[in-house]
Amino acid sequence: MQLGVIGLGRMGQIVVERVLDAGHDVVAFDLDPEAVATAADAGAEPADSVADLADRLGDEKRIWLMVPAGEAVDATLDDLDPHLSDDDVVVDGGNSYFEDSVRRAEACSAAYLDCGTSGGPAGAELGFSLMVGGPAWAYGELTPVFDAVATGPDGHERMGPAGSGHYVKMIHNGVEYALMQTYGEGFELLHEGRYDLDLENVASVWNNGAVIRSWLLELCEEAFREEGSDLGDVADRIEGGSTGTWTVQEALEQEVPLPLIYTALSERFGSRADDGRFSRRLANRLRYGFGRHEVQRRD
Ligand SMILES: NC(=O)C1=CN([C@@H]2O[C@H](COP(=O)(O)OP(=O)(O)OC[C@H]3O[C@@H](n4cnc5c(N)ncnc54)[C@H](O)[C@@H]3O)[C@@H](O)[C@H]2O)C=CC1
Ligand SMILES: O=C(CO)[C@H](O)[C@H](O)COP(=O)(O)O
Repeated sequence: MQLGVIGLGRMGQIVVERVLDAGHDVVAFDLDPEAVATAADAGAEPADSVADLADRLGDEKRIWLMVPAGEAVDATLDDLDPHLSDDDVVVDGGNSYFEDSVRRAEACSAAYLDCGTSGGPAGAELGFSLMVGGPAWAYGELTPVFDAVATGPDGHERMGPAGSGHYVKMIHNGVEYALMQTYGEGFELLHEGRYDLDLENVASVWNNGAVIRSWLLELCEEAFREEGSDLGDVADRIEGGSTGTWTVQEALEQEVPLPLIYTALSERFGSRADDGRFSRRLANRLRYGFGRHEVQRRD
């Protein structure tokens, strides 16, 4: 099979390499010529524009988008659409909002698959977990590519119609936020608590047979090994947040309670206050107001 890949960053290069390793051909494009050169070094045929990539693919085009969610996906689809017909298949493997994917599937001249991708850069060796939405025939057509990009045939599934792949990935990320939050809370108590603990050792022993072992916990162990038990100069600030926000918005719309995921998202927003949390500063001052407790002042 021949696959066009557009977007050759951390994730797109892995798609290129795994598809090449499985014996398929790849045509690759990115706005960044250096990224195209890297893909070409791995064995892909370089393209210098979306139109050039489409020309090089010939009939029955199979194209994987791995660009940032949002405008980059729409811009790429605008450029691609004149070159597409209904026997072509486009996969969006990024973290797109599921309602955008439903809209794009309706507008696209090709069959459109929304594919939630989990596993991060570690997927280069392990392969990814892929959650795919869209027409069954298109999923069937792309199965050799999904087999290559995923951990194997068990690493991908068709979730349902358009939007369902990105819907499942959105909620996966909400779970990811909450898991990070709960590991964070446990390790914070261990760090602040009554014993002087080596947190790498704690994470290591938990990862060996404990109920709460997981890949995220292995990444906690790695973080303590590389940064120290006090996390050294790692800042108290968490970026990202789009998929978690969408998860909470969807929960509100469906009236499903998600207190843990909401709290984790809220902690992220709270971490970004440059000048300390206003609500905490006000609580500090109010304790003086009602109880004449000493106000803690900034240095
Ligand atoms: N990094 C991660 O762990 C994961 C990322 N994702 C999703 O995969 C997608 C890609 O993520 P990364 O590879 O991490 O991002 P990245 O920032 O490493 O790479 C994005 C690439 O897209 C290129 N690009 C941007 N706009 C373009 C356009 N209009 N046409 C062609 N190329 C364009 C950039 O030059 C860059 O090379 C995002 O939607 C992200 O949310 C999904 C799962 C995990
Ligand atoms: O999808 C992912 C992992 O599963 C990406 O790493 C994503 O960027 C994580 O979300 P956020 O940036 O909001 O932390």
